[in-house]
Amino acid sequence: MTAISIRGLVKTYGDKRAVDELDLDIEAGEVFALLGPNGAGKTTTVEILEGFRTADAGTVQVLGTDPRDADRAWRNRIGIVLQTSSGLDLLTPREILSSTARAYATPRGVDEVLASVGLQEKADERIAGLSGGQRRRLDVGLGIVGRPELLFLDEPTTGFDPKARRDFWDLIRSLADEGTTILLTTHYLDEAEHLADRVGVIAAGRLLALDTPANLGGRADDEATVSWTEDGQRRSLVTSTPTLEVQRLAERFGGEVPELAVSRPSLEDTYLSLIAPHVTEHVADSPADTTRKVPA
Ligand SMILES: Nc1ncnc2c1ncn2[C@@H]1O[C@H](COP(=O)(O)OP(=O)(O)OP(=O)(O)O)[C@@H](O)[C@H]1O
Repeated sequence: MTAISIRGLVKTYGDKRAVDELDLDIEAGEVFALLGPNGAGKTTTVEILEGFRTADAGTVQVLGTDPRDADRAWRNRIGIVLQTSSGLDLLTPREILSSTARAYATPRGVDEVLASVGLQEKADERIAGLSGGQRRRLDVGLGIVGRPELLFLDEPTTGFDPKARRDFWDLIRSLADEGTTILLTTHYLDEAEHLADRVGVIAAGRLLALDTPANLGGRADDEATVSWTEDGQRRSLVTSTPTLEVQRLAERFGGEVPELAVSRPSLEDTYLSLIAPHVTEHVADSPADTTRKVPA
């Protein structure tokens, strides 16, 4: 079943096309990460899907409904974590979660949600006293308390410390295991790689690439770089047969190859080369002097 279907979506602000003929399907149960540079059109797209903005052209179906016609029943089936959250400084996390939970037919328990987002110790303190990362965790808690079928997460882990990010990733994986469809936007490539079944890269409102993190932009077929240290110098070569090269090196060294490393382009490398033509600030990395190409 398709959870989200986007066809020919266009959104224009003045003379700027923020979303430009976008087509995309997201399957039920999928964790999908939408990637793209600042201003790519991610938030505009997601907010059209959430029913907060209206499209200028194209069609959008979210859980089988056009968000423009959405009613209360539809809204109860989705959870939303926006990029910025609102005040409510005088309430406590427990109070806001409890009152939000009451709006849903089958909410999660408030204590369960507090534990999931690691806010048990802050449950009864005023929100005004929470750190930025703790507020963000509360936003995530508010997004999941209604037990949504479809969860939208717009840059959910901005401001999280590394431990909180890992905990959040575990939470998202467990929601996905329960069958929740998740659409997230993120600037953290490791987050997309860790969480997403598929990623879509957009720039200037257009889809540049759509694949699993492992295959994005033909990554899986990219050549590997074999590096080692020899005569006090770091050396490397790029090859499509790294195992063979490592064998040759091992024979030449008669055993251990000093500081041997084999690497392939990271998701971030692939992402940066995909968006490079669409961003002005991007500076390409220059290859190391000792890198040479080995014929396959
Ligand atoms: N309400 C608005 N009025 C005018 N222009 C807007 C509005 N919202 C977004 N834009 C413009 O539309 C383009 C896409 O913005 P959007 O917020 O969707 O990008 P994004 O991919 O979410 O960026 P970021 O990663 O910075 O959050 C940008 O050029 C932005 O300046």
